[in-house]
Amino acid sequence: MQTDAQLQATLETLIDDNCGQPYGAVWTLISDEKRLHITLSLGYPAHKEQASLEARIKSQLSESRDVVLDIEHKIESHATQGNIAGLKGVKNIIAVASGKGGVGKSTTTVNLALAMAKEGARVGILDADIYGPSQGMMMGFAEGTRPQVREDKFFTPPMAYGVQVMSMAFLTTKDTPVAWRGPMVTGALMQILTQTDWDDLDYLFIDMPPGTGDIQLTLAQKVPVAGSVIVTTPQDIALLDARRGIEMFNKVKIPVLGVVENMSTHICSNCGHHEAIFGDEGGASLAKEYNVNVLGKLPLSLAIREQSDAGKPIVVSAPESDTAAIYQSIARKLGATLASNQNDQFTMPTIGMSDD
Ligand SMILES: Nc1ncnc2c1ncn2[C@@H]1O[C@H](COP(=O)(O)OP(=O)(O)OP(=O)(O)O)[C@@H](O)[C@H]1O
Repeated sequence: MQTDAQLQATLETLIDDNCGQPYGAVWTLISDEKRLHITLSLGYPAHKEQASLEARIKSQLSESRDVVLDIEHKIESHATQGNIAGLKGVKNIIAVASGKGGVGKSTTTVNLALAMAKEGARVGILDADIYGPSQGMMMGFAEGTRPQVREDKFFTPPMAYGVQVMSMAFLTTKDTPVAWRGPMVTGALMQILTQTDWDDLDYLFIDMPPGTGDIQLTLAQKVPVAGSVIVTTPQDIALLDARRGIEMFNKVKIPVLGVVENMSTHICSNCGHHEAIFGDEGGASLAKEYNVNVLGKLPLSLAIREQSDAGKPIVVSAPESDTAAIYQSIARKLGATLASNQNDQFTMPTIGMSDD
C-alpha cells in the first residue's frame, strides 16, 4: 500500500484539464486501511466534475481501497483593468462580447452563467445588450417583469434558476433604447450596474452590446472587469470582427480568458452526422494568433435555440445532454483560467455604491 505522502506526490503532478497545469499542492488526504478520503481545494467551482475526477484519481493512483473525492472551492476576487475599484457584492465581473451581432453571444452568456451556477458558484447576469436585451426572455421571466426598488434607488435583481438577473429590458419599454445615444446608454448601464443590490456574487456575467464601437469601449474602460470572453462563429467575417473584440480588450488591459466558438458544426437531425459548414479551425487559429484559449465549441443545434427561446436554456432543460456538458466544461475552464491568471498578483478591495 502506498503512503499518503506518495499518493500526495502523484496527485500534485496530475494535470488539471481545465487549465492544462498541474493541480499542485491542493490535496488533503485522510486514509485508513479500507478508505481513502481526498479533498481537493480549488480557486474555481467544479461540482459537476466530481464523479469523473474521482474515477480518474482512482485509476491514476491504482488504489484498491475505496476512494472518495470531495471538491471544495474558494473563489477570490481578481484584479481589474487599471485597478478600477470593484463592485459591492460582486467578486468578479466577466464581460461576454462579440465583434458583431447574431453570433450567439446572449445564448452563450445565459448558458455559461447557468453552467457556472451548477458548478457551485453564486452567479448573476447583467444584460447590457441594450439594443436587443434577451436575457429576460431566455431566463423565462414574464414580459413586464420589474425589479423591486429599495429606498427609491436600489434594484433587487429578480432570480431565475438560482441566478440573479438585471436587464435594461426590466426598466425600459420596447422603444426606449432605440432613441438613446451612446453616452445615455453607457450612463444608464453604469447606473444599473452600481445601483443593483447584487447579493454576494462570485461571478457577474455581462452580456455586452454586440460590436466594438464607442459604447463597448466606454464600458470596457469603466466597468471593473476581471476577464472577458469572446463569442464567435467560425465564418471568416465573424472571426475578423472577433479580432477587433480581442484587440479592444487588449487595449484596455482586460484579460481575454478565451474564445467560445458557436454554431461550430451542424448536427444532422436525421442521422446525427457532424458537419463543419463554416470550416472547423477558425476559432483555434484566432486563439493561437492572440495567445488565448478556445474554451469550447458549440454545435449549431435546434435544441439550443428552441430551449433558449422557450425561457429554459439547455443547461437547465437538458442538463445531462452532450451540449449542456460542453457549457459545463467551458464554465470550469473559464473559472480555472481566471483563477490561474499569472498577471493577477493582487486583488482590489471593493467599495460601497456611490451616492451620486
Ligand atoms: N449554437 C446554436 N445553435 C442554434 N441556434 C443558436 C445557437 N446559438 C444561438 N442560436 C440562436 O441564434 C439566434 C441569435 O442568438 P443570440 O441572440 O444569442 O445572439 P447574439 O450574438 O446575442 O445576438 P445580438 O448580438 O444581435 O443580440 C437566437 O435565435 C439563438 O437562439
